[in-house]
Formats: sequence, structure tokens, C-alpha cells
Amino acid sequence: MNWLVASCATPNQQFLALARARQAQLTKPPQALGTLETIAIRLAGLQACEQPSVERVQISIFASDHGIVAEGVSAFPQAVTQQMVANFLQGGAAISVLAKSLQASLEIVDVGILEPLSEQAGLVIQRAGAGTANSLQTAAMTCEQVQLALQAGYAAAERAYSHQAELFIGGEMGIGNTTAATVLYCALLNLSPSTMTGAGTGLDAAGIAHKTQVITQILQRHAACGQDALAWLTCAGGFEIAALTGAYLRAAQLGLPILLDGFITTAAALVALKLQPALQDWLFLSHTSAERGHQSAITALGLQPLLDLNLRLGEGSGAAIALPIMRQACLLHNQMATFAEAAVAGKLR
Ligand SMILES: O=C(O)c1ccc[n+]([C@@H]2O[C@H](COP(=O)([O-])O)[C@@H](O)[C@H]2O)c1
Ligand SMILES: Cc1cc2nc[nH]c2cc1C
Repeated sequence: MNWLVASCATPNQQFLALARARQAQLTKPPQALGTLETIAIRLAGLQACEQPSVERVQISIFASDHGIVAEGVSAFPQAVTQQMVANFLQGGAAISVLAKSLQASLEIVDVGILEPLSEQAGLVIQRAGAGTANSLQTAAMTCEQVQLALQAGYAAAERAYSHQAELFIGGEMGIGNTTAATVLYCALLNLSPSTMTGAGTGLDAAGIAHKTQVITQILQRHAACGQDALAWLTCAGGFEIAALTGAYLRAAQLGLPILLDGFITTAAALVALKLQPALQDWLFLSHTSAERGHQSAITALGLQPLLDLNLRLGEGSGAAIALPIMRQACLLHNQMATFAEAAVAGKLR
């Protein structure tokens, strides 16, 4: 599929330079607003404008089921995936509350939960299958399925772009998906299952030991994938991770900045980065997840998290919680007075 490897848009160097110069003139000691300055400068370059903004935001949550759940790798039953999708749609989930308070547009994309829900407002049905296969026995997805799931993400980024979103947030829901994400980290970053495997939704020590074993076996089973990111995505799953991969790549191609959420969305970003390294320019990372392994992954990817609040929910919730920081960074950049405007004396030396 051609679009997967198409170039990302290029940050605008002129607006980057303008934004840097403006930050140096605002009434504060140089760099006193730290990372908030970097956020505003980066956004000005990405949005190619003098006044960056992340007021208009689309949150797309991709939901899907995982065959690997049969191996006892999650603390929660598989049915929770579909039940939480219903909860998102009814407004009762964390992301529902956050999206509403942020006035962000929220859509749920069913890319392959076991039993589809009926058509309703807020639900996009673009299924690549009914749950993935058990990756311990076979590839989680067929080649056709991975393309369908990538395409569902592509379509979500296109919707965000056509609705004039200024930022794209991807979320996910899928019981078992920390196993798939951990396989991708270990395979593509050469990290070990014993350091990368965590509790997910809340496994105890014995549960984590078993999950580590399962992940080790999945890695052995599909070792022939080598360093091929698309092959690993196909073998490990899941549909929602593939959809996130597609969404991130398409968003960057369209010139839409991306705010990553937690452990699973970062794994999708890893696959996307392997396919298109220039995606890096378009990524902001909201937080360090409490899921074991996320810190190592972030370090390996050279991403800078905005927050560390011990979150490990998913759904895009960490990104939603970090969004106000990005909004404040833009307001400060756009509305603070310069030294000249406010008649404040500049730095002596
Ligand atoms: O975002 C995170 O960092 C995160 C960390 C651990 C678990 N989750 C969520 O929990 C589910 C996967 O956990 P598990 O234990 O079933 O693999 C899935 O629905 C994720 O959204 C999310
Ligand atoms: C209740 C619940 C809510 C979630 N939201 C994202 N992943 C989740 C996993 C569980 C178990």
C-alpha cells in the first residue's frame, strides 16, 4: 500500500524561526517557560502559522479484541472491550468525561471487537475482523486484515483533517493489547520481555511471570519477522494498534500534529516510526505510563513526556489530561506582551 510510506509533511522553517524569535521577546527571562516554549514553537512550525492553537481536537478511540487473551494474559475478561465501547458511547468512561470538558470531538472506531454493536451516533464501524487470532499459534492478522485496520486509521485522520482539527489524539480499548504492544517493543527495540512486561489492567506477580513467558514464546514463534515492522504488527496484532499506526502516518502526511497517549499508542507510534522516521517531528507524548516498560520505550524513541501521573488507563485519557498544557503553551505564546510592548527592561547580560 503506497500511502503507508508516503512522506510526512515538513515543518515550516520560517514559522519555526518566527516563533523562536517571538519567545525571545516575551516578558520573561529567556526559556523561563521551559517545555511550554518548545511546544508552542514546534506547533507554530507544524501548523505553519504565527499563532498556534490546539483548541479544535479530534479524539479517535480504536477498539478491538485479541485472540491472545485465551492464554490468560489479562486480569479482565475479554467481554470488557465491548462493554467499555458501550460505556464510551453512553458518556460514562474517563475519556467521555474528559473529551466533554475539553470540548474535543470524540469518536469510537470498532476495528474488530468480537461482537459488533448496532449503528449509533459516535460509533464508526470499520472492522478488519472479529478479534485477532491467537499470536502464539499463528499470525494475529492476515495481510489483508492488517491493511484494513491501517485503512481504518487512515480514514480517522482524514476525518480529523476535514473537520479542521488542529491536533489528533488516538486512544485504544482492547483487553489483551498490552501483550501485543510489549511484543512490538521487544521485537523492534531489541528489549527483553522480562524488563518490558507489566501488569496491564492489573495482573499480580504470578500473572506477570506467565505473561512474560507467553510474550517470550510469541517472539520465538515469529522470529522470522526479523526487523520488519509491518510483519511484526501483522503477527502480534492487534487491529486497534494497526489502526493507530495508520492514523499517525496519515495525520503526519496531512500536516496534523499528534498527541500520543500511553503504552499501547506509543507502540503504534514505534511501528509508524519504523515505516516513516520523519513522523517524529509530528509527535508529542502526553505522559509516562505506569505500565512497566513504557519508560524504556520512551527513552529508546527519544520522546519527551509532558506528565508522569502514574496513569495506566489508555482510552486516550492521558493525552486528554495533557491537552490543557498544550493549550496554555499556545495562549502564552500568542497573548503575552513583548518587552517593547510592555516597556519592561531586557536582560543585562
Ligand atoms: O495506556 C496505557 O498505558 C495502558 C496501560 C495498561 C493498560 N491499558 C488498557 O488496558 C487494556 C489492556 O490491558 P491488558 O492487561 O488487558 O493487556 C487496554 O484496554 C488498554 O487501554 C492501558
Ligand atoms: C474497566 C476497564 C477500562 C478500560 N479502559 C481502557 N482499558 C480498560 C480496561 C478496563 C478493564
